[in-house]
Amino acid sequence: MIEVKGLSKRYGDKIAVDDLSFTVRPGLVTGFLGPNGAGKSTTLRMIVGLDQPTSGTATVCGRPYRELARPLCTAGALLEAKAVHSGRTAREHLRGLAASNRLPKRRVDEVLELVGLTDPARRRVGGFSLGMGQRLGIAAALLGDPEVIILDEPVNGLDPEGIQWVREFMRGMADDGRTVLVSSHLMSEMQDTADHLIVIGRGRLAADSSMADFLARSSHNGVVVRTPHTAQLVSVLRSSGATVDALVDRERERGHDAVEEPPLIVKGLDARRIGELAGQNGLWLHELAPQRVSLQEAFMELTADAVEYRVGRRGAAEHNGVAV
Ligand SMILES: Nc1ncnc2c1ncn2[C@@H]1O[C@H](COP(=O)(O)OP(=O)(O)OP(=O)(O)O)[C@@H](O)[C@H]1O
Repeated sequence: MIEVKGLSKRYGDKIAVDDLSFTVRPGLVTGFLGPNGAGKSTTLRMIVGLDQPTSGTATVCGRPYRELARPLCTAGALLEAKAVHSGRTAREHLRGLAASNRLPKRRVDEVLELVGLTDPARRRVGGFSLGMGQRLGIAAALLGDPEVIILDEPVNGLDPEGIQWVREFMRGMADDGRTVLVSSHLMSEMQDTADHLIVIGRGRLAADSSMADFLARSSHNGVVVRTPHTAQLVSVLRSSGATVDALVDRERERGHDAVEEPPLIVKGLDARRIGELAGQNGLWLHELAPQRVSLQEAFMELTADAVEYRVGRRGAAEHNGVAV
């Protein structure tokens, strides 16, 4: 369990993290999302004691990270690609870490096997690919068999096989009852991996909810309906509280200017209720299709005003002063 309470970090005039509070629970993969410069890395660094908060607290399993008796045995973190002595082998690197944390040598071979680096363990780290380097970073995070795992952009630069491996690794750790907190820019990746989301914008909390609730709240959700009785159905749906609009763009994309049965986008009623209302009123439906919003769309909607810099109309980067 990770608990963050009223956490803030100021660099001079710049507030990187602003009164952030959230809890990361065991047994789930929690995605930590935010636009560039939102304060994700700063927050993660404060959680693992690499940065001192200006105010507020961050605890791991009930204690500040720096006060943990054996930190590596409580929380393992993969933050930015770690500086590893490139002349050392993977095994030497991990043995050094294990020795300085009073962990048994055999644990090094266990974690090398866990991350699939048993074969290249005797090769110098300097010759490792990006993916092997990430696996080595994860192996280091796992040395103390920690309850809490924190990964900052773990799939950055990985190929599809590497991404799949990290995804399965996180799922396995969460299924094992561990606490997994992972930051990522890759929305499609997060949509497939995270159970819960913490979203920040300009250092502040923008959302803390399950993935399902986060997606369900998006205004992009709706049901596409086509009927030969457009006017009657629109009237029935509107009098039941729905908002109904014509999906004109879809038809224009298909090169149709005017259509007999314009597709409608209905919001405020689910597909089941729309079908029932149509049936009760003797109206035929030729299409009834719930739209599945993507995490990318829901995220963009939530953080549209929270990006630090956006490209202005003339192409120049301009500061966006609007907070979430
Ligand atoms: N050491 C520092 N000194 C001054 N400003 C800093 C420092 N570290 C971070 N910042 C600023 O704090 C803000 C938050 O940065 P941070 O790296 O935590 O964001 P992030 O969400 O991890 O961004 P990204 O996704 O781009 O990595 C940014 O405006 C950044 O420029």
